Amino acid sequence: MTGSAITASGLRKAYQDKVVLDGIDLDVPAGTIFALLGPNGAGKTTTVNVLTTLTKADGGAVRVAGYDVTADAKAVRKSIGVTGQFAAVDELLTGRENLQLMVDLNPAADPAVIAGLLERFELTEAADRQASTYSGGMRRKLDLAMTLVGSPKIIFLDEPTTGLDPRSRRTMWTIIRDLVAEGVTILLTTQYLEEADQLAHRVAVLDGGRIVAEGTPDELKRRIPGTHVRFRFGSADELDTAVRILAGATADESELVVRVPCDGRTNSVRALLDKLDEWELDAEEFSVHTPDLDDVFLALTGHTTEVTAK
Ligand SMILES: Nc1ncnc2c1ncn2[C@@H]1O[C@H](COP(=O)(O)OP(=O)(O)OP(=O)(O)O)[C@@H](O)[C@H]1O
Repeated sequence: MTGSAITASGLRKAYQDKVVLDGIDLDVPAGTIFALLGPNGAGKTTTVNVLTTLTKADGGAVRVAGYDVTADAKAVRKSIGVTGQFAAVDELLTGRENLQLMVDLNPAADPAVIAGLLERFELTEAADRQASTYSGGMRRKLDLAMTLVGSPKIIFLDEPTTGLDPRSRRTMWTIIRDLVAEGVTILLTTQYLEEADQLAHRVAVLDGGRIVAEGTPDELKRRIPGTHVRFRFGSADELDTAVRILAGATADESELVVRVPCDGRTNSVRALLDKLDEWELDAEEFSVHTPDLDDVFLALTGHTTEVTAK
């Protein structure tokens, strides 16, 4: 497939008088990873539900794999795989039986895929154990393996690594990257800025049902202030002096922190430290800060990813 795998324009959805999607536009090129990034309640799951035909939008148009989600819902469903926040895994069945169930439900699927999927997801040893004995990471992997039974070309992953330990998260990232290398298109949702940064070709930042920014992770990072150093002082007097003597410095008075633009090179940092020495200022804390997507979120929405209530 070339061109767009998923397009949406003007998506709107409200529950009673609560607007959940407020005009969402998306364009996901085939063979890429697209991340919808946002805090709890931003509208990520609702967007995925609309794109995957589970929920009907109140307005707007969506095409997935070239089909209209309303007029051609069946064709869309045949072209996609969906792994949601609540795994489709049947806990009472073994891993192998869960995969067999997906093969049985999918007339086009080849039963021979099961062994390969178990191996790929490092589940061969656990294949004949009940899924209820699996760890969270194993369950997620089994869930994604079940999605792959039908070899979908477009896969939706709703928060694929929420709650996973760092090692399982990295395994999941590798699997996702491998799928895309094979030509699959992936739309994933995440609350993890690092995940979008690591995986996605393009990121849409969702907040309160609107896309507040869209671009490559690097483009988003360029939209915010660059590398700087931070000094934390022990008193307001020291803070005031530091702001006066350090060029371009800005202060956060409640935290007693000064931020100074600086490229992070040793010579530049040394010059700043020398200046503090000259004025007999002794910072309690010092760090060089390179912008990450957390800063992007704060700059674009005025709040961090933590504070939006559901
Ligand atoms: N069926 C529903 N009825 C009423 N309100 C709903 C319904 N589904 C979602 N909402 C509301 O819509 C908003 C967006 O929810 P959504 O699940 O899309 O957010 P999200 O970004 O996926 O968050 P999370 O990561 O918690 O799933 C929330 O305020 C939620 O309470």
